[in-house]
Amino acid sequence: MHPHSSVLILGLGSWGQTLSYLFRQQGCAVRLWGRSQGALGKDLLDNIDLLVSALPIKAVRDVAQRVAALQPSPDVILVSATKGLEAETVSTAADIWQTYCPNQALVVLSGPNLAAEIQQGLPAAAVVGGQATATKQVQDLLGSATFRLYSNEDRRGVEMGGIFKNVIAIACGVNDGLGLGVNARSALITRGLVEMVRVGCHWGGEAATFYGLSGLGDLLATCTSSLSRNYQVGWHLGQGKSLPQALELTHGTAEGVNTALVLYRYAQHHGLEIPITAMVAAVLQEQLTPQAALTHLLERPFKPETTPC
Ligand SMILES: NC(=O)C1=CN([C@@H]2O[C@H](COP(=O)(O)OP(=O)(O)OC[C@H]3O[C@@H](n4cnc5c(N)ncnc54)[C@H](O)[C@@H]3O)[C@@H](O)[C@H]2O)C=CC1
Ligand SMILES: O=C(CO)COP(=O)(O)O
Repeated sequence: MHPHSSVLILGLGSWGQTLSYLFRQQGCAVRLWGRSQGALGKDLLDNIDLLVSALPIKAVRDVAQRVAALQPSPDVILVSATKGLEAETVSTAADIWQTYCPNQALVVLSGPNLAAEIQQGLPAAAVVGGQATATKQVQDLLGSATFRLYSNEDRRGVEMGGIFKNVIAIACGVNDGLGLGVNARSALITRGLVEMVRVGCHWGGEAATFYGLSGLGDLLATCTSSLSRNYQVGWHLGQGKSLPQALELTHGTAEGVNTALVLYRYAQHHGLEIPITAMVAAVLQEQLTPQAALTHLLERPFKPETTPC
């Protein structure tokens, strides 16, 4: 379909490899870079159309600096697929890329995209957040009948949905590890969405975006599937494991562990109420047991069912 388009993917984890599979299916020439390959060479950036970052958040700043030093052509569109927050600076991946590569068009790719399902060829949908010309180019290049891509000009909202849902996925994993049932899990997802909208709007996202694929869509996927690493961490905690044990038993990056703590501090600083996230942070820091955290949530004073924005 696009036999002459070239894509460089940064990050050789499960998402980088899955995106590589999707781009190759579309006929793109794909180059891959992972840290095991050493320095990022200038030749990797020659004549590429897209630069796709599928790195965990902890790696983004270092790699973005290295990319910036190689001065990519301003025609190259940057696609950020990371779903995390940098702890020290409370920056998103797009914030970091924007700082180091201000001349590139920058879009965010997010949605309910469990890598293992996509690698089996199962259908999925996602959203590309950013300025219209760039999102259209990514849709044209990566979108297909099995990977349906929507566009959304609210890049901030698209990115925040994917970041926030990881925390609620941990909460739902804890719920299921404790054996508390589908009703309780559904309440966590629904009230977790309220927290996402509250914080996401404060962060500059639009409320409507959080009811789309990158918000509600990804909540539904990761809060109900044991394929989600964030859900798995929560599940092990609910089963009585310590955080180091839960992380050991979970293969791959669970961004929500760090994100929960960062979001909790952010919300406290700005006077935002996010009780589920606060309880996830308390469990992760071993300030409360999973059971005590769930009890604490249920014992909060009754209130009207308000939804923000
Ligand atoms: N796996 C999935 O289903 C999806 C993951 N994502 C997001 O994509 C990002 C990456 O996730 P995964 O690929 O699943 O993680 P992963 O745990 O499978 O792989 C992470 C990769 O990053 C590399 N890495 C770690 N530190 C690095 C550094 N300092 N410099 C360069 N590379 C480094 C590791 O070697 C590994 O190859 C995360 O933000 C995740 O939330 C987004 C959508 C779907
Ligand atoms: O973001 C994902 C699916 O959309 C992957 O979720 P986990 O990182 O929890 O595995």
